[in-house]
Amino acid sequence: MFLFKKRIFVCFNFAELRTLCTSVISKPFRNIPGPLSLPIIGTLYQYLPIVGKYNFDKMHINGMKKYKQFGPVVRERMLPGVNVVWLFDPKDIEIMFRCEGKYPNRRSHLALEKFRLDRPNVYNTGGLLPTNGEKWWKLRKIFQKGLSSPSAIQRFIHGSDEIVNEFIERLSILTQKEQTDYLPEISRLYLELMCLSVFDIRMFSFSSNELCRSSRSTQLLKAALVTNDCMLKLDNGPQLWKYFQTPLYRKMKKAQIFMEEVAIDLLSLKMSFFKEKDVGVAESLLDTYFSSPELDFRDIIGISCDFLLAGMDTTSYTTSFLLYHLAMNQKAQQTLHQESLRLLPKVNSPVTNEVLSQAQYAKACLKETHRLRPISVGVGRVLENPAVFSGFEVPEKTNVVSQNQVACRLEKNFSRPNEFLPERWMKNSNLYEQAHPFLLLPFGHGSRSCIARRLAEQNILILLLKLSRNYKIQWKGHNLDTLSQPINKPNGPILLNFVKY
Ligand code: HEM
Repeated sequence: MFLFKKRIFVCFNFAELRTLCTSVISKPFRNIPGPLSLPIIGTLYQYLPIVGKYNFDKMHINGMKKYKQFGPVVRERMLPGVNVVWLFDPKDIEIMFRCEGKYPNRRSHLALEKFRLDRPNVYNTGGLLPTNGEKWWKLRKIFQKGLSSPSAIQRFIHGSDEIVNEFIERLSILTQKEQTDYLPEISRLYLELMCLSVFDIRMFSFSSNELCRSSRSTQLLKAALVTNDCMLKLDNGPQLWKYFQTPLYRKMKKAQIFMEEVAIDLLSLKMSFFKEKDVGVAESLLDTYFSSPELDFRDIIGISCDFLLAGMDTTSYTTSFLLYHLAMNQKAQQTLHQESLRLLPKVNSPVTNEVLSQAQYAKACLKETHRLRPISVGVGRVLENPAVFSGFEVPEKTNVVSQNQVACRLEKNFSRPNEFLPERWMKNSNLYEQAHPFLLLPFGHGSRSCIARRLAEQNILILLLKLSRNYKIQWKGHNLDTLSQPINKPNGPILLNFVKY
């Protein structure tokens, strides 16, 4: 036996041996189970209304069905030549991220990329969201300056605190109404917060002029919504827009042209101030970008549109779900209220960096919201090298998508998985559980993860602390679920009631 083993080992170097072991132990790609795919239409027929088993609007439910039927690794040939591998096991999700190279590839926003590349007079590239490879890194390394370190985003706390105060003042008007859908209100708040940190400009979207339907802020919020609504179907549908402008593509294009016009207006306004200012005194992100010699004005238009597209709905949906869960869980809300009272002793105490660093329960509430209602079902990567997931070989260039939202709802990964229990993230609680580090990844992972994670979390926490300090939050609607469009949005209005303490 020993001699036999020895003979095999001496024949191969380490790389050959690894290949040999992999091919002996692992099963081939074609054996990965998954939904039946037909010639020409792939699995698209399974997503048809009424007859189809799946629904493009319910990716988390599709995911759970696929996991239950096929297991932790599922292969789906959505269209001829477009294979997607869905991963449900955190160990596999870890492998996916650990084997990504210097320039992690993601297949997303394909139609948006075409729109931008067709307009070289406005955009230099497809932008940060869809671009891959070295071109992506060239943009990313400059754009993340001023966003990635904790100290860089602390400079926005004071301004954000003041805008949140304005929002809270507006609550006194809103709470007098019989019923208010708070989602559009929360979206306006995040539009303001984002414009302040990115452009250093106020949109005054709570002013009476801006609250009307035809105003710039209303139209801008609509443009982001329309683009996000169109994106999943454009990317995962039959992609006829590559050859001619389909009605859905034209809808997305119209929304993007509006967004682009607003971005150019804001940039031009900012440019005129920038010229007069001392170079080197960077205040907003744009100041940093304008002073970067590697960037062209068209690159800055691209990132401004990326921020306008990725920055508002993500934070407002997360906040809506967070308030919904707190309203439905009075015990958690009480614990949060006690923490906010301790950290903000007066009604109008400002949120500071010191306050944020101590807001442990608020952070646990946010984490728990990300676990139950992440902004995306999972994160996708195009494999740079072949990999083995749960014993199945997957070749390079395959589009692999993690299914964290589904994995986070499995009993084997979390106890009482469908309950909102912030204590599970608190080390001093007896409900604390040590989760696999690749289960909860609401912002993705690694160098391609969300560029604005810290800013987004900071803004949400400022709002959360101020609201829970001063108001009891009640829910007046029906039970909420997520709709994938392609980011997860609430499937109904955000019908809250705020009662002053
Ligand atoms: C709760 C809020 C948010 C969540 C949960 C979220 C989540 C994500 C996720 C999952 C990704 C993909 C990461 C990956 O592929 O590994 C991403 C990318 C991105 N996010 Fe966010 N995001 C949020 C807020 C924001 C905000 C406020 C902005 C802008 C101001 C923003 C801008 C971007 C951009 C530009 C990318 C693309 C990064 C790249 O490809 O290099 N996000 N975000």
